[in-house]
Amino acid sequence: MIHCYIISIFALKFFSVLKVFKNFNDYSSQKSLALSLGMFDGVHLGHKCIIDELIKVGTENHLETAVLTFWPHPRFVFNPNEDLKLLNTLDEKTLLMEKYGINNLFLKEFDEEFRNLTGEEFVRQILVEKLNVKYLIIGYDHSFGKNKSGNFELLQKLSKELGFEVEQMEAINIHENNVSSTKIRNALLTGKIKEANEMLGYSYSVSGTVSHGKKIGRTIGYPTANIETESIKLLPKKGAYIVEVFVKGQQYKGMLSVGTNPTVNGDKLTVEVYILDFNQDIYDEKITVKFRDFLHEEIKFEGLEKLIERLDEDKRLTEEFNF
Ligand SMILES: Cc1cc2nc3c(=O)[nH]c(=O)nc-3n(C[C@H](O)[C@H](O)[C@H](O)COP(=O)(O)O)c2cc1C
Ligand SMILES: Nc1ncnc2c1ncn2[C@@H]1O[C@H](COP(=O)(O)OP(=O)(O)O)[C@@H](O)[C@H]1O
Repeated sequence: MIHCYIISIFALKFFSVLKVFKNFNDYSSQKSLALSLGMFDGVHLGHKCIIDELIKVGTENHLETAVLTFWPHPRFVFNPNEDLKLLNTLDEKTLLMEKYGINNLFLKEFDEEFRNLTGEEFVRQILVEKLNVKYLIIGYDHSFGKNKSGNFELLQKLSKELGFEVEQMEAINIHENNVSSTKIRNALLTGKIKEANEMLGYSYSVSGTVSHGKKIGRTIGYPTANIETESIKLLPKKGAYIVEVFVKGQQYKGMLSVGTNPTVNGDKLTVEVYILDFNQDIYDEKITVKFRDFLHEEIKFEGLEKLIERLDEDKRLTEEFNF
């Protein structure tokens, strides 16, 4: 198994142009591929190790790099009613793949025909015949194909006959814990922002357009931009957070609330950010916030005065935060 070093020389980046394919038949290239497959939700440090290894073997063997992932998430196909939330929207995942230097991204729909392929059929018909894969890298626990019939052992067996190389990556550990998308989701759902960010290798973010709220914020000296996020995007646990805010190409300090605003008897879950040292109308603008630290749980204050006192304290802590 290949060991992964968190800080790789490939982290010092060059930018490549990422090509995105929803259909394998749209892909044609003279060059063979170094490819990895999986959900890559979050594109976290474990995923990053696989990507760095792909780029390394791609460069050594004159191969283009590729990630094959599924969109929408196969769990929506198996359990249509499941309320699964993801670490990345499709845009975010695509941007991370581009930033980390992947050349080709395959976004395969998990349709009837595809999900009936056995592991072996998938390797022969898709990876080898359609995509001309010469180097395959998979994660330490990856299995694929109907009934999860494809795994590292099968790949080793087929690699000799079909003429590709295969490698398995070791799990990456932080503080003796395997990094995984599930662990990052759980860290966010319990407000452990720093832990989540450490496993991601970047600060967790949400983006969306600014919508109209109840206009209470401005009356208490804290106007808050309400962010409409994509419904599949996982939101951290209810509460207040220190964030970085990106709006109209500028960066600001911010304090953000995820919650139902119980003090003003709100019912809808909202994501709202007060931007420090800022006074502009930004309705309908696209904004991004990066979570940096947890401030406090959501509280039902006894009136607006108590809420304002707490917001003053949150502001002081945000100003003092070492961004
Ligand atoms: C950092 C931060 C923390 C907040 N914490 C709480 C809270 O714990 N409880 C609460 O009822 N409202 C809290 N709020 C305030 C509500 O979000 C407030 O009702 C809202 O800003 C009014 O927004 P509106 O103008 O969109 O109606 C917080 C706001 C911010 C910016
Ligand atoms: N410092 C600021 N932080 C956030 N929004 C601000 C700020 N200054 C002005 N705004 C504007 O004020 C709006 C929020 O005011 P608010 O009274 O909370 O109304 P709403 O309930 O519609 O969010 C934002 O959408 C933005 O256009």
